[in-house]
Amino acid sequence: MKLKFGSVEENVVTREEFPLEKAREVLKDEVIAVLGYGVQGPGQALNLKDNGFNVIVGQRKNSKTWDKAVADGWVPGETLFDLEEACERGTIIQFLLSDAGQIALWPMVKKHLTPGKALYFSHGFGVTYKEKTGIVPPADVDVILVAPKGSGTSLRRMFVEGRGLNSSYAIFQDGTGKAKDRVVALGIGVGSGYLFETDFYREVTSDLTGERGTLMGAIQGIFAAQYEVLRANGHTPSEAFNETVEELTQSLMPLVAENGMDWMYANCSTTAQRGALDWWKPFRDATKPVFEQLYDSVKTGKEAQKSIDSNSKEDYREKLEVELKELRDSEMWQAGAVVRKLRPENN
Ligand SMILES: NC(=O)c1ccc[n+]([C@@H]2O[C@H](COP(=O)([O-])OP(=O)(O)OC[C@H]3O[C@@H](n4cnc5c(N)ncnc54)[C@H](O)[C@@H]3O)[C@@H](O)[C@H]2O)c1
Ligand SMILES: CC(C)(O)[C@@H](O)C(=O)O
Ligand SMILES: [Mg+2]
Ligand SMILES: [Mg+2]
Repeated sequence: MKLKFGSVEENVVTREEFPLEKAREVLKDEVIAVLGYGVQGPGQALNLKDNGFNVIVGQRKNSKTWDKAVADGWVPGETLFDLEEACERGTIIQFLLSDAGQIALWPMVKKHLTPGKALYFSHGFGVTYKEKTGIVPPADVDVILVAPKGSGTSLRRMFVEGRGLNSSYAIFQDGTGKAKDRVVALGIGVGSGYLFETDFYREVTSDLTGERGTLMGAIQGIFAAQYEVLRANGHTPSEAFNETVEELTQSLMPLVAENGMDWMYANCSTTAQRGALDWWKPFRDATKPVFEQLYDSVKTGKEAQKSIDSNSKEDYREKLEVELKELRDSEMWQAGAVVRKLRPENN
């Protein structure tokens, strides 16, 4: 259906128009092969299975994630295979290896993309940056995308709670004439609530910006800046953490999620509202040039290149872990670990 977002009309697919029964009918003869069992792999594969689809998992043997797949109930030789055998068996191949891993495995996957199959992504990355990835699918397969707008962990948790995470969807290539039905059915099958229409380029550029920006990069940056100023002015770690992070996640963000920013503001004191209304624009103006720099770095492909270069290295996991540990060991997040234990519900 068409829905207005402000004054702009967009296409959105709802579960009412495309119920699960219809999705099952569309995909009844398909074997959905989910390649990769990192973060999205488990969320999408388990939701598809619980929704009654015919799904198998492909994962490197002798890896931690192979063992995780077994622990999650996938049976070697029946529903769990090495990557190549899963590609052979699948009629829909869900390419959920890391974006860098997809480059390495592409020649093998391509070999098994026989006419009529579908190649499914959860990111516009591989196809959009084809000069860097070499991912150019054959013309007689469908090339489709369902990108859950959130972590695979949340996708699974919300599904189990009977909720749904919204996703965007796109068709890059309709090789069979069935791409639209296939992509929407898969979107419903993996547990999406609503499906927002996009294209591969817009998905990858907005997604790379969002995660580097307010969703992950900017938020940590702004937390660190405020925490450091409070500490430099003699506030204790717990006080600085509470005023920077804990109150935001526990009290105020749920109000924003429920009913918007003005609603959250309206539930704070007039003193707080006065200050927040005065200060949000200087913060916007100070950070906007950084966001412009970021978008430019996405648009020119620099961000994609950096991610390919670092995540294609043999030891990329170890290196990421070192950087995550640095965050975890910082005073702010050490204070956070203690504060989390003091949440009344954790006692
Ligand atoms: N993480 C998320 O929640 C999330 C959200 C939306 C979209 N996406 C997209 O979904 C896709 C999968 O992301 P992810 O975060 O689940 O991936 P991930 O980083 O967790 O990796 C998935 C799997 O890829 C395998 N892998 C990596 N390199 C490999 C190689 N060279 N050979 C064989 N296997 C290899 C790993 O073993 C792992 O099981 C990506 O396109 C990503 O952008 C992810
Ligand atoms: C979960 C995110 C940040 O939305 C996703 O885009 C990712 O790359 O993991
Ligand atoms: Mg992303
Ligand atoms: Mg994202």
